[in-house]
Amino acid sequence: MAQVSPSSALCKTVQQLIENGDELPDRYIWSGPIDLNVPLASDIPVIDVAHLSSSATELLRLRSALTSWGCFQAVKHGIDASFLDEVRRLSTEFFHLPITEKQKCARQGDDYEGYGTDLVLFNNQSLDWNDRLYLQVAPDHHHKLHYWPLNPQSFRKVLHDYTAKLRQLEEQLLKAMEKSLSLAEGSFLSKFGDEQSMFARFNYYPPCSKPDQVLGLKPHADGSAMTIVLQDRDVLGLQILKDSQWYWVPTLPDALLVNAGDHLEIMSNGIYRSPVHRAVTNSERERNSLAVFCSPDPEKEIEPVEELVDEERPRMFKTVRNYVQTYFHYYQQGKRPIDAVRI
Ligand SMILES: O=C(O)CCC(=O)C(=O)O
Ligand SMILES: [Fe+2]
Repeated sequence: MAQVSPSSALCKTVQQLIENGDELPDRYIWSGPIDLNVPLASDIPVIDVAHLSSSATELLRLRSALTSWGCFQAVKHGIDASFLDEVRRLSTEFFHLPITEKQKCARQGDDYEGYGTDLVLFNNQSLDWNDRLYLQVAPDHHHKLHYWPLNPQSFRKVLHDYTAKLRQLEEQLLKAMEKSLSLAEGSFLSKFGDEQSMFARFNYYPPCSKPDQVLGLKPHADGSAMTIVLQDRDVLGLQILKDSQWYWVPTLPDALLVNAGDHLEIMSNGIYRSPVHRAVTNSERERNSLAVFCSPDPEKEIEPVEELVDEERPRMFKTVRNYVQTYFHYYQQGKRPIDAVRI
């Protein structure tokens, strides 16, 4: 596919297409089938985070979740349900502001951060039915505050507090993941470095007249180490692929969905899987989600932990560095970056 510079092809947001009453542009039509009539993944494990440090059973359940689905629903994660609702409310409020207001945070030049629509990197790439606000939230000195909304007024403060809470949760979960594989403490965490990054992606999926032909987000696995997703309270939209079958991911209003990302698959030498997932659209209802991608310092070298490599399970991945940077190029072509680093 011929590559284009992201800045040369900024298009109308999906919301603008709808407001203008435009015909659905062909570029949004997905080439493959989109099955909306798939089973509910009702057995994705619900993990009690508060018990992970003391309960061997809960650790086993975590291990089983990450080897089978590559994700779990985290409950008792230490974040109040009312605070989660506040984060959802501010996110919806932002996307409902007039376009002139949202454009104050618009992506500039060939930056990936800011408010905008799907990135156009290739001429024939199909587009996602998704407007988003993408912000680096950690480390603090990487904040590009000109992209951070001042409206709604409490947006910045709430995002800051939410990030701090997720950071604690991430650490707790990484420790539990190490333990669940009988690894020494720090086997994963020490690889992240002081400059470990977190990016927040506020996803807004307006209703779409052709949900059987248009995707909210193309199939992908996340390039992070783990992604913590605050799903819409009640609108289903996320599907996950397991053994070549798509499933709906249930919504549990007070839970956070934790997805393993490619870095975790690499560090665990393929024991934990970074699941392929996609977002579909809904003809009646809009949907919001907030995905926070937690990744190691991009300058750190990441590779399979030695203890997980042996004759029976030879090393499966090369050493990677700056992995997230190449991510979008693969994503927009419908390819998986992890396939490029497989041995
Ligand atoms: O909308 C969702 O629930 C998932 C979003 C997602 O997969 C992503 O932003 O990478
Ligand atoms: Fe994702």
